Amino acid sequence: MYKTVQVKDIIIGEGAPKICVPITGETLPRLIAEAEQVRTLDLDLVEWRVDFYEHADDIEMVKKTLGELRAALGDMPLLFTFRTSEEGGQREIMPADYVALNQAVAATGQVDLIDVEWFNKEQHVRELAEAAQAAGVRVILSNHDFDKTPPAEEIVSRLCRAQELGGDIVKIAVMPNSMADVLILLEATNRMKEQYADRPLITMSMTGRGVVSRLAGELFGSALTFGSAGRSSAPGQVPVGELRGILSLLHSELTKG
Ligand SMILES: O=C1C[C@@](O)(C(=O)O)C[C@@H](O)[C@@H]1O
Repeated sequence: MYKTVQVKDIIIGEGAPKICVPITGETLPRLIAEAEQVRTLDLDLVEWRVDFYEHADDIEMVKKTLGELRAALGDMPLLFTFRTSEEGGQREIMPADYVALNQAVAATGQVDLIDVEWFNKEQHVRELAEAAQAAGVRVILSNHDFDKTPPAEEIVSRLCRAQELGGDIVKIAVMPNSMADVLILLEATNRMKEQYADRPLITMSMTGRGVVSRLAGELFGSALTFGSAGRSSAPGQVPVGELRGILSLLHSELTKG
């Protein structure tokens, strides 16, 4: 049984893909300015990419800034992500600190979702996911390959593993080195959605080459797409102002049959 994920009044896994916009400020004033800007845009969720933040290694500072960010964002659904440099992010972190940071943030009740990297780090993932879920926070289990696109079987098997590990949503981002790689990602997404997915999945092929994967998620099975407002957090993100129109067009054509 496929189970959608409701975050506030957004239902992920139903209808057109939801739009998530990352904010990437290094300082509190930058973050607040970005929060105020994104509030004016047509989007569904905001992602705080805390690895860009200057005090990301200080849990107390992160919690304080999160409080201010939450106030600036109002009711908008918020995803908290520390992206490690191993998976394309801005900084390194010790596994124990990663778990402690995510656990502390989930316990504040001020985020709606957290992103947890699981690949090669399975040991603490279940524990972290369960603690977050017990605090009412949804968990995206994610994996990123910034060098290549693994074969479709491998992509599907990683997404299945992330389901087994207990994510509410499972995600993979891969790098295409050819258009054939983009097709591999789309094929894997479609196969996952049709045969194995019991919860929403998010997939993307990065850079301009992979852009179709950020637009056509509803056709192939990806439930959410990251759009940019200002600085993008990964290559290939489409400006958010243009995204909704494209997603809506594809949705209406698809539902016409
Ligand atoms: O994992 C993802 C997806 C992403 O890497 C992208 O390719 O859009 C952007 C990140 O901010 C986010 O955490």
